[in-house]
Amino acid sequence: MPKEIVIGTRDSQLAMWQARWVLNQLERRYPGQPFVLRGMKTKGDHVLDVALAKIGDKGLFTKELEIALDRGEIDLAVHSMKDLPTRLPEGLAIGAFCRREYPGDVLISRRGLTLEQLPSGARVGTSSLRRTAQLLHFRPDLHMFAIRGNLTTRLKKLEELNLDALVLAYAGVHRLGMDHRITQRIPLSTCLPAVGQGSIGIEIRAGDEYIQRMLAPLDDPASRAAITAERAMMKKLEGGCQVPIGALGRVENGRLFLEGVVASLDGRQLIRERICASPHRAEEAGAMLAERLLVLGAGEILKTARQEFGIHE
Ligand SMILES: NCc1[nH]cc(CCC(=O)O)c1CC(=O)O
Repeated sequence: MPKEIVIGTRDSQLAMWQARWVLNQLERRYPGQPFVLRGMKTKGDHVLDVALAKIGDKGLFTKELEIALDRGEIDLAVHSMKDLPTRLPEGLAIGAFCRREYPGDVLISRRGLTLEQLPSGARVGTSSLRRTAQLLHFRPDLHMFAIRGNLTTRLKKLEELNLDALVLAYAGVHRLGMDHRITQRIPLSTCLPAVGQGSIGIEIRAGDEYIQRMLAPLDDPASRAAITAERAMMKKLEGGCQVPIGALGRVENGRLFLEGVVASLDGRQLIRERICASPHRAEEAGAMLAERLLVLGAGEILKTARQEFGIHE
């Protein structure tokens, strides 16, 4: 009998759903090969009372899994692609960029109102600086509240904190079967998603050709090109989950279109640019877009944002 392959992930609701999805995809394709799931806690799961941006640690949701991967305790680590830092530890690699869901954010409002319809001064909950900055740019009157926790916790906070609305990634809400709670898909022209949002990333040991070959059918080349470009942009801007940066790549008619945004936390300054390239030049496209954003003043905006959050890298 072949050796059991161990799939590691965080033990959150969403991470377990994603890992089970990967497990099902693999079991379907490789009958006779045993797979097991292993849920693990990460630092990001322990520190629940601090805004993510303030913890300011790259790999918050990934480090424990990466150590287990490196030690051979697990054979693949299933992540939300957007939680995966742009620089991976030595010896690890992305084995598959799974086909992306709709990448954008959604509004879940208590009274069924869209972003445009929310009353002046409405209270909106999100944990992300990227969403805060872009939404304030669109609606400077909104009051943004930092909330964290899994989907169930956040939905509870919508009531408990008397908020008017929450902003969440469509992909997470959809995977957990909560589509009926969605009031509106926030237009991508208003709010660009986080780098990698909507895609499941599978991390492996670099050079583990057996696992790499096994994952090949789960890799989606269009998602890979789009997200590779987004990650290259982020890397050049030296962002993490703690900075107000958004990006979205898309492959259409054989061309890669990449958009990026950098905004100040209060939404007053916002720089948004786009670039078009060959999907085979995804990394160059990302780096080039970052250069353009920097020329337009992104460096200053990011420097200020980092200072406001007291992040020392
Ligand atoms: N920030 C945590 C996180 N990481 C990935 C998702 C959603 C799933 C995805 O983007 O693939 C979420 C929840 C959210 O931002 O609403």
